[in-house]
Amino acid sequence: MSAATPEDLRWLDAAARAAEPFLGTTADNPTVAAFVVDPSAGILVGRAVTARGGRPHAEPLALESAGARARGATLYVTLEPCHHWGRTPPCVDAVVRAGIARVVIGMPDPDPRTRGESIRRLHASGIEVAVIDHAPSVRLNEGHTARHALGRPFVTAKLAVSADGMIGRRDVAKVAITGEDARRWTHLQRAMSNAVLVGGATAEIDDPQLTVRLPGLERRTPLRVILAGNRGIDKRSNLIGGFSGHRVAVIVESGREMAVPASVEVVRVPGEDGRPDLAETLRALHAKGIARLLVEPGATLAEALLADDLVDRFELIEGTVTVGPDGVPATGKGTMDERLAAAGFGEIDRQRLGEDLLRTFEKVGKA
Ligand SMILES: NC(=O)C1=CN([C@@H]2O[C@H](COP(=O)(O)OP(=O)(O)OC[C@H]3O[C@@H](n4cnc5c(N)ncnc54)[C@H](OP(=O)(O)O)[C@@H]3O)[C@@H](O)[C@H]2O)C=CC1
Ligand SMILES: Nc1c(N[C@@H]2O[C@H](COP(=O)(O)O)[C@@H](O)[C@H]2O)[nH]c(=O)[nH]c1=O
Ligand SMILES: [Zn+2]
Repeated sequence: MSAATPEDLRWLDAAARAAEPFLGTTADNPTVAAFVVDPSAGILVGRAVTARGGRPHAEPLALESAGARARGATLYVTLEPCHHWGRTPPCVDAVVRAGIARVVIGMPDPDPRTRGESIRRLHASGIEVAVIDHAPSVRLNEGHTARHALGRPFVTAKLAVSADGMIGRRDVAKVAITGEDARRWTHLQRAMSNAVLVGGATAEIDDPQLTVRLPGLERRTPLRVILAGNRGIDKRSNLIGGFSGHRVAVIVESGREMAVPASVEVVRVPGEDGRPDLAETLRALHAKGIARLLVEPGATLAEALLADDLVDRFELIEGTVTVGPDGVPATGKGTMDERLAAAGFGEIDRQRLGEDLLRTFEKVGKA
């Protein structure tokens, strides 16, 4: 195994940055970037990201774009090349065939069909290999990793909270808590997810569209999912009765009747007292190939997910407005900071979104 140099890290960082905007476009396949670099000249001679829909994979596309210049070059790839014959031939074969001299890998592939086999294969073929525990690659692959390690999508919950700790006003739709930059950021997160989920109460009270309304990115709207409980679903809502042309699914407890228009998919999962079980809900979404799930919960769904330890990242957007005494509190268990700390989360990042503050929380001491 060869050691990685600072130059290697720069190329791998650049590869990860190139792949990030395509998160959410590769269906059930991880979004991988492959850079082919001429090491003596220090120039990029070929590059690609996993194609829309997940195939072809990144490596054959990057090698094709490099052509003859791939011989003797270094390949930077954010995930170990695949070893199996799936819907495409093994990428590792293409790498060997192209005459690549050195491969720098962002992380091993957790898919059991590969899981280190390609690293061994590359070694055995006389190719120098460096495997880096590369944080941007690990982050890029977090949906893929969750699918294999946990049998569920990577779950990001996003909640907007007012200066006085409220998420809305009782029975009032769409209370403005955060501003335009936060709205755009949220739509970008939707675009980079495979599905976006809300609870039935939010679907009815807020009547959201859950689309990506950013110029040029409208078609990146992911699968929109309503978690229906006893309240049922409102057939006149935007999600059920609207004509956006984007897919909608409703998750319901197995035994329940649910009459919806033919355009809406009904997914039945086991549950209790009229509510689908949350772990079963995530398993069902995993079975549909969802790797990255964005949840836009109200207080009830946020609490239920935290209580069941089903959140991987919590994005808290703090607004500057004050809602007042008729507001709906974000949590019934102290402040959001206290609730997140009790669930084992710590703040890992913060950034301004216009007037608002985005605070990112992840599990402390996560492996
Ligand atoms: N500021 C923000 O970021 C956001 C604010 N909101 C606000 O939050 C309020 C609505 O949120 P809230 O009332 O908390 O409800 P939520 O929409 O967050 O979640 C509860 C809904 O999900 C259903 N559900 C189905 N299965 C489950 C389960 N296993 N566990 C928990 N819930 C389940 C519930 O069913 P049942 O019918 O059986 O109760 C209920 O309809 C509105 O005022 C809205 O404006 C909403 C989203 C974001
Ligand atoms: N996207 C991607 C990889 N994805 C790997 O391939 C698996 C899917 O295989 P298939 O069904 O044949 O497309 C997936 O689980 C993951 O292990 N591999 C790569 O070499 N490069 C890529 O760009
Ligand atoms: Zn491959």
